[in-house]
Amino acid sequence: MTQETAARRHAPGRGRGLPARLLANPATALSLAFLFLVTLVVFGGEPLAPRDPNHSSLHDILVGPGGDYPLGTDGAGRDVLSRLLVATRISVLAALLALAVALLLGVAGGMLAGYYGGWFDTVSTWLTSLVMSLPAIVVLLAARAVLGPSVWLSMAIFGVILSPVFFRLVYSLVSSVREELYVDAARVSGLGDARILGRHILAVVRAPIIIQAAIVTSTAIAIQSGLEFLGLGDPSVPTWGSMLNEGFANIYRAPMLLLWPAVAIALTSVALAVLANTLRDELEGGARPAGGPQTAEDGPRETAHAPVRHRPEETGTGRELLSVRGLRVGYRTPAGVREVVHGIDLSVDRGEVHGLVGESGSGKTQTAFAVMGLLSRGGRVLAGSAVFEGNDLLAGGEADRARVRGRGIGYVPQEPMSNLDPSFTIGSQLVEPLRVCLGMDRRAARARALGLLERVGIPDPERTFSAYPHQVSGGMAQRVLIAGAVSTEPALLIADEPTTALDVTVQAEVLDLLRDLQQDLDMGVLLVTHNFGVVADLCDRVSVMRSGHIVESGPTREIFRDAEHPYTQSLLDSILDGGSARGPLAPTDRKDVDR
Ligand SMILES: Nc1ncnc2c1ncn2[C@@H]1O[C@H](COP(=O)(O)OP(=O)(O)OP(=O)(O)O)[C@@H](O)[C@H]1O
Repeated sequence: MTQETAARRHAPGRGRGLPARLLANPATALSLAFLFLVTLVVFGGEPLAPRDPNHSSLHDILVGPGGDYPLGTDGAGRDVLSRLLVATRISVLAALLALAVALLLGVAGGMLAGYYGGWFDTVSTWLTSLVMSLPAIVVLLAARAVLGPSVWLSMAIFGVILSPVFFRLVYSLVSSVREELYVDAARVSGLGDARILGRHILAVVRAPIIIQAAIVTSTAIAIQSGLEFLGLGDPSVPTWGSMLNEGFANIYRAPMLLLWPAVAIALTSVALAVLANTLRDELEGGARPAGGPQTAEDGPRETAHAPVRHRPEETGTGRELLSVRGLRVGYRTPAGVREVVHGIDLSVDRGEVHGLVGESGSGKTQTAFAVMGLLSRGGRVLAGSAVFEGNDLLAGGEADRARVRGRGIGYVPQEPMSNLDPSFTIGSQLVEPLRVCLGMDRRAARARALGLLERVGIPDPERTFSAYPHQVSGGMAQRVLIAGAVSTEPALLIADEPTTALDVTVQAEVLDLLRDLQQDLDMGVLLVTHNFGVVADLCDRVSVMRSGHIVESGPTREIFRDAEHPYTQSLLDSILDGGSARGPLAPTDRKDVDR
């Protein structure tokens, strides 16, 4: 079975609504059917009870199932079926009461504290910590001693004890969403807080709340049954727990008494757990926005036509360094494997800059990460090879790739600031790889790091060496990362949008630096970018990527002169329409730029 077939098989119900997708899973369908039955009993079961659940008949004590009593009678001569029907109603409604209290306090508190912050945040976080520090069982026992054995009261109190579960969940989600630009945009557009909370924020927290609700309900059922089983409930109110208690008292004489409530509790808890699990997969992992990236089973959106190749016989400088063939990358999702790179070919030669250009989401970064063995969790190479200096990096193990990273292949990331550890000085972050990769002693590594800082145009290398990342500008941080990437003189440098996070003047400086270093060290460079202007500035060859495919590749000049694929033409049009290209750079004082 091919991986794609496997992906299809594991993708039931793709493209259908949530209810259809839930029903497509047999375990979830069974759970839903059982919960539906429980709901029917909760809301319509009591009138069906053949007798009064509390009516005792001294003549019919511990009668076995059958005849007048389909499920038999208990030790007090009460009809077990009638008690089970009423107990189902009471146990489930009491658990739902706990859920309602927990939701009300937790969700409302979490939303308000997360959204408004300030004193509300301080007070509610303090209260939540207080409630969490209380041992639930001790509180419930104390409440029973003071307030009496009411299942409703104990479940309402248990709801308060459970509310921090929702509070923490909602609080952390809302705190992270509050700063999002679209929330600011909603504020700016004049929407009131209530509307923003209801429309933008609730939408984010809805799915986790639904999932948590199923888990909390089953916890409430378990705790309530435990308390009643211990005889702490009201003996006049039939519940699953009190029936368990009764069954346990007669376990040798009528073992079936224990079976009915035990089955009811177990099946309801399992059904809720299965439902929560599937809901989590569907709501948190499986949702795919319309027009979002395709999945393996969707088939490539960009038709699998052979890419337009300009002068395929010409291989850059003729000294092939990296050769990627048929690379396919996919991410595991609950709905199957989602393929994001669909079998691409690419090569980089020693001494050339090869641009990998395309719009956001086209698969450029995943291609680069796959070569370096840095795919995120859930991502894997589905097929293909990446031969670097004669070794297939994808065929070898992680240890082989780790050996090549840093030594044979250097990497310059997109976000300079987030790629430097704020806890260490820049110097120590440069020295460490030199000592580990090249086995240098501390003095030699320090001297080399200082030399590299000077080489990449840092005005005061000593000062920058002892500075922490937050003490330098974005442009300087990127120079530092470039210095680190070339410090081991790698044969191949992979630069992923190295100038995106920088302002325009610094961008030009960094690109010039990359070109200089590439020529000095005779490196091959794979430059990932969405900007054809950068390609024009720097690249010898270019591959144009769209929706996980390479649609056109060839020497940069040729592509600029004679692009054939409509997508390449549209990318070119977008830069050529934008105005004239910049003139040659005037020699600038780098100190001014970076300061
Ligand atoms: N961790 C992940 N899990 C699932 N899908 C992912 C993950 N990371 C990336 N993808 C998907 O892979 C596809 C290609 O992403 P990639 O990062 O390679 O795009 P890109 O061309 O580099 O664009 P950008 O410049 O915006 O990063 C996207 O559709 C993205 O949603």
